[in-house]
Amino acid sequence: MFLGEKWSQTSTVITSFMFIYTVIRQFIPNELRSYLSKYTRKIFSLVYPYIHITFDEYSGDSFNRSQLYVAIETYLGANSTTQAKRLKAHDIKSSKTPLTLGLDDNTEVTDEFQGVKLFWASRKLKEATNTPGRYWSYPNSDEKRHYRLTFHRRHLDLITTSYLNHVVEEGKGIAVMNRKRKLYTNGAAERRNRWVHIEFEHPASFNTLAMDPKRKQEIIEGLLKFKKGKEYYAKVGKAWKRGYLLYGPPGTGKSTMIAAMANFLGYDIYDLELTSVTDNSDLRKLLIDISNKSIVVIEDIDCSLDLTGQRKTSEKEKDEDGEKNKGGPKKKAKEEDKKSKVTLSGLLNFIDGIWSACGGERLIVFTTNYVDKLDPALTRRGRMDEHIELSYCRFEAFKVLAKNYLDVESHDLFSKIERLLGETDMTPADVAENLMPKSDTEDKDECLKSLVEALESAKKLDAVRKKAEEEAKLKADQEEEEEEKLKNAKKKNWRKRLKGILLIKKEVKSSGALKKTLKGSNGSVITN
Ligand SMILES: Nc1ncnc2c1ncn2[C@@H]1O[C@H](COP(=O)(O)OP(=O)(O)OP(=O)(O)O)[C@@H](O)[C@H]1O
Ligand SMILES: [Mg+2]
Repeated sequence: MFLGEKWSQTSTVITSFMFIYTVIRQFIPNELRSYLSKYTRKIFSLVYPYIHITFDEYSGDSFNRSQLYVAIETYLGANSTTQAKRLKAHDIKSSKTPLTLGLDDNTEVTDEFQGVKLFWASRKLKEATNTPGRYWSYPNSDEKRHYRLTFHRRHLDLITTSYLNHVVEEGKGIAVMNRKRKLYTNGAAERRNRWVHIEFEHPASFNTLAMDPKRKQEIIEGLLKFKKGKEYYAKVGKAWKRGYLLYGPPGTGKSTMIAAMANFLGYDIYDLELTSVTDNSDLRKLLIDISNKSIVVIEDIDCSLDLTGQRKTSEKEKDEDGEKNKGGPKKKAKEEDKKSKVTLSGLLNFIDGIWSACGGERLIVFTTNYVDKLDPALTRRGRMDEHIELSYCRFEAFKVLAKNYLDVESHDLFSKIERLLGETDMTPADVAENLMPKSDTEDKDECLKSLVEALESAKKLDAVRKKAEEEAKLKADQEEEEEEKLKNAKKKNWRKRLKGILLIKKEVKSSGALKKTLKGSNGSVITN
């Protein structure tokens, strides 16, 4: 017999008892009444040692469903659907799955927490009439729903301090994982809604990410630890956030990894375009509007700031400016004004200033192709806690791609591919492109063969490039040597000529002296 039925029998007995007690109470003298009520309560708690807690769908006059109720609904929907006899399907707009299952009305399920058994019941009550004069009403306001939790009174402390917390946290966590995630980007500074968003639907996951499996596992474990680290961060007195620096050549999977992180953690992505941020204060305002459980991304950070903290102007921008500034000095000043004035210190404050601690559970990810160009202040631990290098495709990463793209785990060509991948640098993006069948008729063998061909031609190209580089270097060395020789020869020549001039000078001098001596010999002898 289910607990609900047992209770209904027990409550019938108790109700009868209470009725009889109310009737005979009138004939009992006042002095005896207090004793009697004390013992009645004791007897009642012995017969019925359970406590109920009720959680209403709408509390007070609020139009919104109670967050507590929604969290319980999600928790029970995820944990009890196997034991419930009646379920209800919801079409939740913000959920990424087309339908979500939950308990149907007037259904009972059990749960267990730290060895304690608990009883949940979903109840729907019909109200007789709507409140007269009310021109508004809740959706289906004649129906009131609530969840009722029943447990033994000796577990009251455990339930109120730990279990309900556990239910709410888990319910919220499940809702976050199930919701449709958003990809935000910052619009023009003058707009009221600084962040504009679309639905984030990237299929990347850590399973499909091609990289060294050991490193991948470390990253996954780090993310899990971060996600569960609320208490830990509070204990050590650090804001609950973590910085990641992803670096490597183009096409090695930096953006793909960000998408995989977001999917793994169930976070939203805020793609911060620094060139649209006017100044440091604008940057701070954007920061305040970022929600928790999110990844803030700044791609190609080396192209956004230079080492002195001033905005960097790319050659292209310079050219464009050249064109624009033809309009005269006024226009030039206007263009200057429009430029972002975010400084390096503004960005550092964005990452770990006081304001950055508002909110929690946030990752900040920078990507760059040139890690050496970055200011060490930006990349030091504490700001960028983890540095992840994404590099050219090696055999371990190739195996992941082969499994994803062709569903192949071993093949005769694998050993050849392993050797070739060790001899030439090819990005995972290029390997993936070669592995992808180009038509319905192209099979796995052909795709692998086309990869081998691509690797071989890349290897040849590498050899040609290497040879050309060596030749260019040799030529440069030779030219340098020639130049040195020429310089030395010129020096020698100059020295020779100088010597000649000095000799001539000397001779001229001595011939002048002789002339004077000869002149003097005609009359008196004159010596210099
Ligand atoms: N490590 C990888 N694992 C799986 N796929 C990858 C990987 N690297 C690249 N790819 C594939 O190549 C494409 C380009 O990769 P991605 O955009 O992540 O490169 P990136 O490192 O961000 O390049 P850039 O520096 O130019 O921004 C992706 O769409 C993905 O399909
Ligand atoms: Mg990228």
